[in-house]
Amino acid sequence: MGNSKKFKVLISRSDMPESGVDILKKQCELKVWDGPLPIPKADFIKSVQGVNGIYCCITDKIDKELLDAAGPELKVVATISVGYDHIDVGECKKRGIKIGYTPDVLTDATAELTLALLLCTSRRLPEAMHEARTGGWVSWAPTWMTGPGLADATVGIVGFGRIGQAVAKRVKSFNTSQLLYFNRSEKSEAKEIGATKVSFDELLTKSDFVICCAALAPETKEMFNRNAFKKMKNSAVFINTSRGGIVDQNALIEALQNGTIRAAGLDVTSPEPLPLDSPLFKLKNCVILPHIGSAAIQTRSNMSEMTANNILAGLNGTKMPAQLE
Ligand SMILES: O=C(O)[C@H](O)CO
Repeated sequence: MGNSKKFKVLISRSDMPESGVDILKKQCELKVWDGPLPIPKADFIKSVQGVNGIYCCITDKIDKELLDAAGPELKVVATISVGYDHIDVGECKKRGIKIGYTPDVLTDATAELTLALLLCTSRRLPEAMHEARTGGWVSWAPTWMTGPGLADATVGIVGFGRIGQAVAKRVKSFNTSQLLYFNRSEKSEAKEIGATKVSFDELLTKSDFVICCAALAPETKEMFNRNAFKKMKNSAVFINTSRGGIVDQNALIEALQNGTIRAAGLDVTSPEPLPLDSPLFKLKNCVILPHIGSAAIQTRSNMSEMTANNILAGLNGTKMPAQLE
């Protein structure tokens, strides 16, 4: 393709991992939003006019207004994420705009982080570290800083796609007694993993650890509500590494304050970033991470390359590595 016919691609951040940006540079004229923070809506609308592709991330809302502003030249929207709840999929489809995303390449990293958060929360690591640094560690003590272990526990995973299954495989190595999962459809991989499909209610009532790996969709929005927390054991630990919108956060705060459940570990909240005055930050039984599930160096680089290759394939009319159907 000659220079005059280069594809125009908008990249919504200045700090997207280089490996993907380098791939795009060869065939595209790049417009890069100059800042490491989300592009303000008004600037996004201005910059998107006439582009053929958008390289975006989870903080960029791709809605009707933005697609209208982009106009008919826009052919591909590719997000550097496996989640796509920030994209109006219906509006893209109506206009024949292809959507690229990044499944698989972040599964291991996200599963790793889920396990890290689970252990951190159940064994109270942030609290223990704080005590060690601030003089609370006066002596070894038989019941001090105790929390539930995974051995012999029942673990329930909500959402048994790639990430849920990867979490299950890792959790099993801790000698858990039972693995349960809840998912819309039966998963053929479950048998080999040793996980049993149960109803959402059964999972809530039986699990010592409830791990949410489900995607955010209208059916999953706030599925962890007051009712759900009430069904869980008082000793249960709740972990969420998918999307904050799956949880009714006020109900979670109440459940943690009242001892309806023991503890929660969250990599995702509503909103993000979580305001510093959120009651969640005041709770000792809540561990909060700033949405870093896929933040492993090589993973982010692989995600960037996949995003770039999705854009190029979508624009060249070849098979995209991961197109949302
Ligand atoms: O959807 C995703 O990919 C994560 O939430 C960010 O990596």
